[in-house]
Amino acid sequence: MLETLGEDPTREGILKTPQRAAKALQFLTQGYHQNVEEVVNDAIFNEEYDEMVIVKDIECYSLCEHHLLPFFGKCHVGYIPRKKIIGLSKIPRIVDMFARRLQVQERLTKQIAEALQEVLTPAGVAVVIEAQHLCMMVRGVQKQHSQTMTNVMLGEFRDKNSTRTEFMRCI
Ligand SMILES: Nc1nc2c(ncn2[C@@H]2O[C@H](COP(=O)(O)OP(=O)(O)OP(=O)(O)O)[C@@H](O)[C@H]2O)c(=O)[nH]1
Ligand SMILES: [Zn+2]
Repeated sequence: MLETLGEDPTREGILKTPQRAAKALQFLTQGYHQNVEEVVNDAIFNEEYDEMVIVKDIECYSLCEHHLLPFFGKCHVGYIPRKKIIGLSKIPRIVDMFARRLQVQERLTKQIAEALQEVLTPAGVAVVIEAQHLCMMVRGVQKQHSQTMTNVMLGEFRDKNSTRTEFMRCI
């Protein structure tokens, strides 16, 4: 890559850049080597709580699969337990697991929602992501202020307007 850009790969400052860049990319895509079961680590607890649980403003960094440029923003997650709750930290861990792969925002949103649906079988799951894409900011269309919002609503969040509205109001 450095040669193609017209750089001298033997120049002191960039001598170690291939290794650094490889390491950085491996970090940013480490989600490929994780799975939901290991991330959740059995932190599912029986509890008679059936109101909405929301973890919002989870910072989230991913890589767009078209340009390998970051997109980043906030992820908001809600669910309505059905006798089972999840360790709170596991929600951002699930977000990171899917974010640290080559993604499109729509699929990232869906994968997070479906993973929670599968491990918790809750009455509903809602995931909203608001993100800015560097491929739309530093190149291409060059729009610095546009935000992309995606949402996936499952169960009660999909079926009941009032549940969805309550979630949207809270986030
Ligand atoms: N739906 C969706 N599109 C994305 C996402 N990330 C990047 N893209 C878009 O993927 C598209 C790829 O379009 P192409 O025309 O093949 O690539 P390009 O010539 O680099 O496009 P421009 O960005 O318009 O310059 C672009 O419109 C990007 O904005 C994402 O998360 N979701
Ligand atoms: Zn892109």
